[in-house]
Amino acid sequence: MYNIVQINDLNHYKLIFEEILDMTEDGFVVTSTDGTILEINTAYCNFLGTTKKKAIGRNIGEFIKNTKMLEIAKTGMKEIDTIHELVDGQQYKGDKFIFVTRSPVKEKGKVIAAVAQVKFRMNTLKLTKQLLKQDKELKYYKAELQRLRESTFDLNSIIGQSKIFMESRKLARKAAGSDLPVLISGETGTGKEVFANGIHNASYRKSNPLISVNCAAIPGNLLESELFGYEEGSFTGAKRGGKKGKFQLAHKGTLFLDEIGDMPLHMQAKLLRVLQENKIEKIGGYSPIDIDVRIIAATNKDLWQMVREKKFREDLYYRLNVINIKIPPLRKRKEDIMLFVNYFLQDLNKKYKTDVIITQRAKEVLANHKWQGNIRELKNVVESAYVLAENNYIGVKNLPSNLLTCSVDENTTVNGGSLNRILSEFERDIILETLIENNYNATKTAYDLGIHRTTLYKKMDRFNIKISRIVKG
Ligand SMILES: Nc1ncnc2c1ncn2[C@@H]1O[C@H](COP(=O)(O)OP(=O)(O)OP(=O)(O)O)[C@@H](O)[C@H]1O
Repeated sequence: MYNIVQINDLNHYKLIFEEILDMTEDGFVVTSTDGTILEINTAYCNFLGTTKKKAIGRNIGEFIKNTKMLEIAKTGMKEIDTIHELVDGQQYKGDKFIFVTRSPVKEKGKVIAAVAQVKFRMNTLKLTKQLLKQDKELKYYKAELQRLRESTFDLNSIIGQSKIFMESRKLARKAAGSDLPVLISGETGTGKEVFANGIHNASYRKSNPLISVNCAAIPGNLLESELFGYEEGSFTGAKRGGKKGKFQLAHKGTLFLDEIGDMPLHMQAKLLRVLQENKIEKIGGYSPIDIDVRIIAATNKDLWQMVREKKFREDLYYRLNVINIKIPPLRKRKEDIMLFVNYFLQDLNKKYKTDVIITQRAKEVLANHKWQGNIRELKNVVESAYVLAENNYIGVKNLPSNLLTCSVDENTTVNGGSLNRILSEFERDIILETLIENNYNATKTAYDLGIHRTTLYKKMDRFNIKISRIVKG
């Protein structure tokens, strides 16, 4: 009861009211119907270069020459977020415009006062800038999330049915079930990073970060700060507030050290110490920081050979090489080539809502290529052929010329198949490609193929080649 009596006290109401008005950065003013300032908050006083004491009791017109408060009191109409331009000689703190919401206060339908809320342009601008910055950050994180989602492979969806590849995947599954260091070796573009992703995503650490560091891409002198971070002021050019290293960022998760063979020897020694002690020391830091990180390293070099040549520390080699997963090159898993071609093509068709298919002859060429750049090279070839495809077909002529000059392995056929079927598919492809080469001129195509035009039409019919742009002449 005592509290209610207190709050009912008008003076207490005023104090509470004043406190509320001073909580915001916006200006608030209350005037009587003739414009006398009854109440004003500190933010508005600051803006007008006055104090509450000086302002209360004076007319609002003395501060804002073209004030509209009297109009509000007269019309009894509310105005929301209108732009008010201050008259010349009345620019406060560089603000020529303010955003104002004005409202009459009524008792039994009669206006007894007017209130206004003023948003200062500078504050609004500051807020807008802040929002824009946040929006930019949000967009960045969205794009990053998208990138991560795209690069998120789980072990089951990693493509490959060849025996040799399935062995690697089986081992990766086992690795995911343990917390031991993994060394993934394989030629460039074989999918080492994809495997690292898969192992992390199948491990108990999957809800924590997987952080990648490409040891070859970071200059040796920067690798230490990249991996371990630094404290503020530890060297010229160090960022304010210091920087977290990748080890710290990967805490409770996985650190993927790509191209580990390119790590300079002095950094190898530091890495070894961290792996032994599970602690890092930031550059310029005083106390070690505990870290809990699972290491997956990858290399396309022969690390053991590097150990023999004293280019890689033997002790670090053993430390990293607890589980060794070798990813076979694509030329040793030819059965998988077509799986990849179909997978990448399907992906493009889905993305661009198309129905591009690949001719049998083009498939043959792809199946027999040596693929030194492995899956990365194959993906690029399919993408460029897709762009060059004509009439929804990828033919041999849409493939890069270096593929055509490579030797063809005579023993390879695509997915097996009877001689008749293979010959038919060849015939169909040759007809299709000659048509494309001759810009769909049927007479010229028939001539080039040494057949009559009617035979060409019959064959097109038989092979279900439908071309809308066929030219008869
Ligand atoms: N099983 C797979 N399924 C789908 N795409 C794959 C697969 N394996 C690899 N790729 C794709 O092939 C490309 C190369 O893969 P990745 O970067 O993992 O190879 P890498 O062996 O780590 O290469 P590098 O040694 O050059 O770093 C990537 O675009 C990746 O998405």
